[in-house]
Amino acid sequence: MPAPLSPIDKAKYVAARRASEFVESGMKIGLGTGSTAAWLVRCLGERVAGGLRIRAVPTSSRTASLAREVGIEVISLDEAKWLDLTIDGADEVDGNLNLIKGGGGAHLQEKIVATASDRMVVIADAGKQVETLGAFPLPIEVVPFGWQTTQLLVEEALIGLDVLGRTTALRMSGDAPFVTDEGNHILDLQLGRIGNARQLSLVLNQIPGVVENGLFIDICDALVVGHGDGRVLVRDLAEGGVSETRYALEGEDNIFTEIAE
Ligand SMILES: O=C(CO)[C@H](O)[C@H](O)COP(=O)(O)O
Repeated sequence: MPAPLSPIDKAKYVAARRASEFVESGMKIGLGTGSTAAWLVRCLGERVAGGLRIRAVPTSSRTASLAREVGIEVISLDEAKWLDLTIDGADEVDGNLNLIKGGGGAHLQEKIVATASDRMVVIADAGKQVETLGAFPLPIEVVPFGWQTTQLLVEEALIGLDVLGRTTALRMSGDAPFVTDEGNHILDLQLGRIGNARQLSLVLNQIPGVVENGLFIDICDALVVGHGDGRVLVRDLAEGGVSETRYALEGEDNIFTEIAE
């Protein structure tokens, strides 16, 4: 029998399960990276086994492996060119559906894939919702060549901007610098609070050596928030309003079934 899911995993699972219902046969979709996105990939794998026909562009090597494992056809973005829908997790999401992403180090591919989609849907547990972005350290992907100079340039560029802090740390994986799928490093920027996310994103991306930052401004179209009790709230910017779905735990095996909409 599988181990019981923690409340946070239940929240991630139900958000992913609800968002998987947006996927229709014939679609080309983008698959995000992270633990919430992994639930989505598993949910879609179940639907593929039941006959759903989709082609998917993963946003990381991790997601690509999982997608293949569960039977989803994987294609490159160059092959797909444009996608119907991308579903991905987030580290923070504010009231305008602007995001901080990159906790998993995949925000470069995630941003390219989300931007090449008709719609981006974010799936998250309720703890990811914030009033103002910035408590989560902002990931900045930088090329390895001269990364310490890039780090100084980043810290200098923040002087005068509406942020609380400006210290950066090189992300590590054990004793070595973390390396992204594109062969780059990540600087995690401790800001505390971001006053003007659009301005900050533009400033950061102009610095030589910076490849991409984890701010997603005006990219997300809808937010699916899961709760540990099985409730899921969907907020769609195009439709306006919030709709609620509830999933109930069935028996001891932690399989959720939908009970109300
Ligand atoms: O941006 C990401 C990876 O680069 C993830 O979507 C983000 O870190 C959320 O991860 P999780 O679903 O595990 O909480």
